[in-house]
Amino acid sequence: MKLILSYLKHYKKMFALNVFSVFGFALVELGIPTIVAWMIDRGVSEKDTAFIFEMGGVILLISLLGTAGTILLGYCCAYLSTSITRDIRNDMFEKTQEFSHREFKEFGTASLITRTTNDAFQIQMFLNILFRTALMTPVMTVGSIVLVLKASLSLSMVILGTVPFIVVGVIIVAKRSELLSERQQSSLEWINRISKENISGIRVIRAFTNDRHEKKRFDEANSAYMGYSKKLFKLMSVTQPAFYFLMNLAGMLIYWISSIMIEQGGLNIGQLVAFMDYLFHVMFSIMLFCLVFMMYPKAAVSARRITKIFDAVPAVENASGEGGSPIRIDEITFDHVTFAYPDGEEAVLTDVSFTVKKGETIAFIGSTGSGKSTLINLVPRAYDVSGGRILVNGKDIREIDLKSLRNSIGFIPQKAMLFSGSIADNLKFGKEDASLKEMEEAAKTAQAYDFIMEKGGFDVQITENATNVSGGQRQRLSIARALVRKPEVYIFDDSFSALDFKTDAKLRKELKKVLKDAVMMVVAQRITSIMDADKIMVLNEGRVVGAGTHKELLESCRIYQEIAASQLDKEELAHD
Ligand SMILES: Nc1ncnc2c1ncn2[C@@H]1O[C@H](COP(=O)(O)OP(=O)(O)OP(=O)(O)O)[C@@H](O)[C@H]1O
Repeated sequence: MKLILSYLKHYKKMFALNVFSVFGFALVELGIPTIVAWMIDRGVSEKDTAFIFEMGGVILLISLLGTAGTILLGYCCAYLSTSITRDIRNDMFEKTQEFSHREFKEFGTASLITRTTNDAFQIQMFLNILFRTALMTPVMTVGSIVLVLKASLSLSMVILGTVPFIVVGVIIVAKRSELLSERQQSSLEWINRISKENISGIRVIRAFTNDRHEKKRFDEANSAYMGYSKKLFKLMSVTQPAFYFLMNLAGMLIYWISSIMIEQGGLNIGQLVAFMDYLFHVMFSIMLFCLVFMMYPKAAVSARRITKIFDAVPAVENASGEGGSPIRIDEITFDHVTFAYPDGEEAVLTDVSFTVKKGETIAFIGSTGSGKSTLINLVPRAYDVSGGRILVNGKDIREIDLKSLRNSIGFIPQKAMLFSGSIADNLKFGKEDASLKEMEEAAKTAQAYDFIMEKGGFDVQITENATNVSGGQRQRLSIARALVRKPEVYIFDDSFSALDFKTDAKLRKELKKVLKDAVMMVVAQRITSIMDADKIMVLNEGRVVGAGTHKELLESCRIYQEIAASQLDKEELAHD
C-alpha cells in the first residue's frame, strides 16, 4: 500500500475523478430500487399507469447516468492502474542502472526481469480492481446496509448472520493464497532463468547434444509453476461458488421469512423487491471486496519483491550526483590496493601498486584467475576496493562523480557485447552524435572497416546476441565503439584474444598511432599483445610478482620467463 500511495500522489486529479464517478455510480445504483418499490406499491397496486410511465422515465434517465458513471469509472481505473505500473517499471529500470555488479549478482538477471515484468503486472491487475472497488465497496455496502435496515430490520438480521462466515472464509483464503503466490512467483523466476540460459547457450547445448537434459530441467521448473498455479486456481474456484452458495442460502431464507411477513401484512411486495435489490448490492459489494482481498496477497508478494529493488543500496555509491561530463585524466595510481569479492572470503588482489600516465601503456599478464580482470574492473568502479586507494590525478576515485569517471573511460570487455540494432547504432553507443567520418576512422583503426563494408556498410543490422558476426569481428566492433568515444583512458580486457596473430599485430600498431594521448590499460594472455607496453605487471594469485618492460621481465621475472617460453613457438609462427 505504501508503494501504491507513493505513486498515486502524482495522479491527484484522475483519482478525484475516480472518486466522483464512484459516488455518482453508487447514488444511481442505490436510487433505482427505491423507485422500483414506489412503482410496484403505488403504480402496480393502485393501477396508476401514468405514475408507472413517469417512474420508468426517471429510471431510464438514472440508468443512463449510471452507464456514463461506469464508463468513466472504468476509464479512471485503467488510466490509474496502467500509469502507476508504468512509473513503477520505469523507476525499477532506473534503479537497476545504479546497481553495481554486487546487486546484479544478488538479485540475478532472471529475477530482475521477472520483477520488472510479471510482478509489475500483478500490481497492475490489483490496482485495476482496487480503484474499481476500494471506494465503491464501502460506499455501496454502507449505503445498501442503511437502506436494507430501513426496509426491514428483521430481514436484515438474516444477512448479518452470513457476515461472520464470509469474513472467516476470506481470511483463510487470503493466508493460503499468499503462500502459494510467493511460491508461484519464485517458480516463474526459475523458468525465466532456465529459458535465458538455454537461449543464450543454445550453441553449447547443441554441441554437447544436451537438449534432453535441458528439456528435463525446463520441465521441472515448468511443472513446479503449474503445480502452484493449479493450487491457486483450485482455491479460487472453490471460493467463488462457496460465496454464491451463501448468498443463495441467505436469499432463500429471506424469501421464506418475507412470505410469512407479507401474509401477516408486515411487508408489501414493493418493499420486498427493493429489499432484494439492496441485498443484491450488499452481497455484490462484499463479493467484489473479497476479490480485492483475495488478490491482495499476490499483489503484496509482488510489491515486496519490487520494494526490495528500490531499497537496495548500491555497493558503489556516487559521491556527487551531478556532472557526467568526461574529466581529463593524466595519471592513474593504484596505491596498495587490496580487493575481495563481497561473497568471497579471500582477497583476490593483495597490495597492488603502480602508476600509469597519459600516453603510456600498462599491461597485465598472469595465469587464469590471477586477478587481471578484477584489477581493471576496479578503475570504472564495477566494485570498490576493499583496502588501499585508486587515484585519478591524485584524487581518490570514490570522490569523483561516477558518471564523469565512467564517461572518461573506453572499456572493451573480455566478452564483446553488441546490442541489436545497426552497426552504426552500436558504434554510436558511447557518443550519440558521432559522425560517419568518426565511425569510419574508428573502424579502420580497429581493423573492422573492411568486413563492415563487405557486410554492406554501417547500416547493416546486428541480430539479437550478435549471431551474424564472428567472435573476432565482435571484438573489433567493440574496440571501434570505444575508439569512437575518444576517451581519456582505454581499458582492454583480453580484447584481442579472438583475433588472429596478424590482425592483432596490425591493430596494435594502429592503436599506438591513434592513442598517443590516452592512458592504456591492457590485459592479455598473449605476450605478443603486450610486449611493446611501457610497463608490464605480472600477476600471480592476486599479487604483483614482477613489473617492468618486456626486456626487463625476461631477465628478472621467473613467471614471465615461463609464459614467454610457452608462447614462443606460436609467436614465431605468427611472424612468418
Ligand atoms: N564476480 C565474482 N565473484 C566472485 N569471485 C570472482 C568474481 N569474478 C572473479 N572471481 C574470482 O576472482 C579471481 C580472479 O578472477 P579474474 O577474472 O580477475 O582473473 P583473471 O586473471 O582475469 O582470469 P582470466 O585470465 O581467466 O580472465 C578468480 O579466483 C575468480 O574465481
